[in-house]
Amino acid sequence: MRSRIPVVLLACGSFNPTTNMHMRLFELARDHLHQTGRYQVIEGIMSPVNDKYGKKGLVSARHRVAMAKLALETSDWIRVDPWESEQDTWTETVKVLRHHYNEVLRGFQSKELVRNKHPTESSMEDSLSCQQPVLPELKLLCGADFLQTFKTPNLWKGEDIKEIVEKFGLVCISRAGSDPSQFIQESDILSEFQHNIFLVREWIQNEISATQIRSALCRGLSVKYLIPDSVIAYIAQHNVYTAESERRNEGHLLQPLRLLNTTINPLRD
Ligand SMILES: Nc1ncnc2c1ncn2[C@@H]1O[C@H](COP(=O)(O)OP(=O)(O)OP(=O)(O)O)[C@@H](O)[C@H]1O
Ligand SMILES: NC(=O)c1ccc[n+]([C@@H]2O[C@H](COP(=O)(O)O)[C@@H](O)[C@H]2O)c1
Ligand SMILES: [Zn+2]
Repeated sequence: MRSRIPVVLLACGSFNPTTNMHMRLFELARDHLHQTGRYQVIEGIMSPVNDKYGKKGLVSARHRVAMAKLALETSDWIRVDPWESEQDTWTETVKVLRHHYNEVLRGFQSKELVRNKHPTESSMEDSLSCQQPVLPELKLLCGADFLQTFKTPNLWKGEDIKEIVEKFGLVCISRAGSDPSQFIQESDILSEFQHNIFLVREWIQNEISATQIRSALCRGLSVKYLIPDSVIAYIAQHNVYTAESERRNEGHLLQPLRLLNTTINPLRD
């Protein structure tokens, strides 16, 4: 019997704040990959974007990481990783993937070292049957609206999209209003690597959006059962979302758009 490929799922986004749907993304993706019979999901990582991303209403990463930690307290396989948010600048998603893949490989190699030094019964069985340990993979997890942003002019570099789908792979969860399969067919790069793109249909529609959560909070409406109680308590205690926080970065260009604009025309901005 062939061993399953260990997979780590990485979701990049604002997580402003973490919603129940963000956590559902991971559960849906894991079920889907397990149902293929080829993969074993070993970990999920949520990576809140750097403050310098420049998105309207983006509150400090200190709060976003703290809220994600609280939200994920009930998960035994998903964790938040602050690396991306702790960098001095905004980091392209492909570089975040590279960083985490190096970490995954490091963990794998040190486990192999221990296995070779202290062989267990099962590792000896593996070597007798000539089964090589299977190298883990890292896949980018996103919603269909994230995938659609690939076609926004100047937002993504073609070479980054290619590396994401060629080297890593993508797990994309359906979202009302987006048709990811048609979108993939319309793109040369995405259709070339569609064997590495897993489309997951959510079996119960759940249209929670962080933007709507923030605007409900600002209007004093209840968001209970849409985001975890621990996150609601944190938001109240630190007064995270206010009319003022919603105006943050208003009228700013997203950092990826600024970077590409300067590459194209260094005299602009
Ligand atoms: N309801 C949903 N269905 C499918 N994917 C979702 C859903 N909500 C969020 N996602 C995905 O979660 C990831 C993180 O998204 P993000 O932080 O932008 O949250 P959001 O709820 O979309 O927030 P906002 O409303 O501010 O854009 C993205 O890949 C996004 O596509
Ligand atoms: N060129 C790029 O690598 C690129 C461009 C736009 C967004 N992104 C990422 O996609 C995510 C988008 O998050 P939001 O959906 O919250 O805007 C962020 O993690 C951001 O860093 C990456
Ligand atoms: Zn979004």
